[in-house]
Amino acid sequence: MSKLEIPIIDFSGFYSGDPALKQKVVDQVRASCLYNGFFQIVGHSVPLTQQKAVMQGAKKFFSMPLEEKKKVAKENNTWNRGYEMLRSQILEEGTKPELKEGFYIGAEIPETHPYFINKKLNSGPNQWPEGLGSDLPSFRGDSMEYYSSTLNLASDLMKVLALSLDLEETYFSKFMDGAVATMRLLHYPSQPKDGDDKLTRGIGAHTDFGAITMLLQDTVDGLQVWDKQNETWIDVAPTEGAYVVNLGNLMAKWTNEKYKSNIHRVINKSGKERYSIPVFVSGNPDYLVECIPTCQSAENPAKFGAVTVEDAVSAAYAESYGRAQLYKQGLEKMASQATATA
Ligand SMILES: O=C(O)CCC(=O)C(=O)O
Ligand SMILES: [Fe+2]
Repeated sequence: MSKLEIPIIDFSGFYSGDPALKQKVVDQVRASCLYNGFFQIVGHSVPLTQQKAVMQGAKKFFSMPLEEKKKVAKENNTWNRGYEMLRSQILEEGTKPELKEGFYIGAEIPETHPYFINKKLNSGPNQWPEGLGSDLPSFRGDSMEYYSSTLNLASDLMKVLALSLDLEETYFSKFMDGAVATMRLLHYPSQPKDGDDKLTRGIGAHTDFGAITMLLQDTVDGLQVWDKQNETWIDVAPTEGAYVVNLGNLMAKWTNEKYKSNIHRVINKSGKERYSIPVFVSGNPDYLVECIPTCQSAENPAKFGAVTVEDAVSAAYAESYGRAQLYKQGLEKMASQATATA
């Protein structure tokens, strides 16, 4: 058997104006979505210079002292912006809190915006780390420029997905209008190479919650994608400039599970620091997701009821953070019992 890989698709065919090249992109994307919901793209619209700038900003951010990072803690707000400490999340049941720290950024939504007033999913102002000093303006500018470039790319990806499902190219446009998305700068310290700790994860095995995720990897590997057919993990070696694109749970339900939202995880045994930047596209929070017409039939009726983006995504968030909280509470309880009996 040849080595299993996540295919690299040349997305430039979509922009080429040549119908045959465009169709080739659509066909390759369809095949990947049917197989395991993961593919990579090169030849897309986001400039390498922007990717490099945002990655450099991420490294600067994480190299700040912990007390500076804590000043912009995610706990300062309820709309998912800011710094998340190591060991805050458990995505895989039965594993330890994850060996990663993150910084969440989204669209700059002022407190006067209807999304903020109506407490819509992950919507509010960003927090910016003053600790970066004179590097702050470029960190902020580069992050926001990159964020909007990736959202433009997301709209193009949704067009390709629509075509791949035999829908009008614009089928997902309303979903993308006013879409909520979150960009997450991630830093994974290196884990001991041959550590006997089988339960430590950079990020535990999980599926993503939203519609699509576009992930930029730095040069260090560690991402693994579950291959159900062969019951093995596929390593996704970083390719300069490429995005790893995957479908989330929302898209799987929307397509009546014709398309896959697949399990993936990160274990950083490289001996090096790993950085990555996923952008999660949830969509317009008020959009009602109902089984796509081309994904259902009399023999294959819709398996899921209609749900708003807001309801679908916020439930999934609450569950994953709740797990880490319970784990920590469990440890605290054990510790207090130990002191009580000492
Ligand atoms: O860092 C990575 O390579 C993957 C991150 C990821 O899967 C996530 O944040 O959901
Ligand atoms: Fe993920």
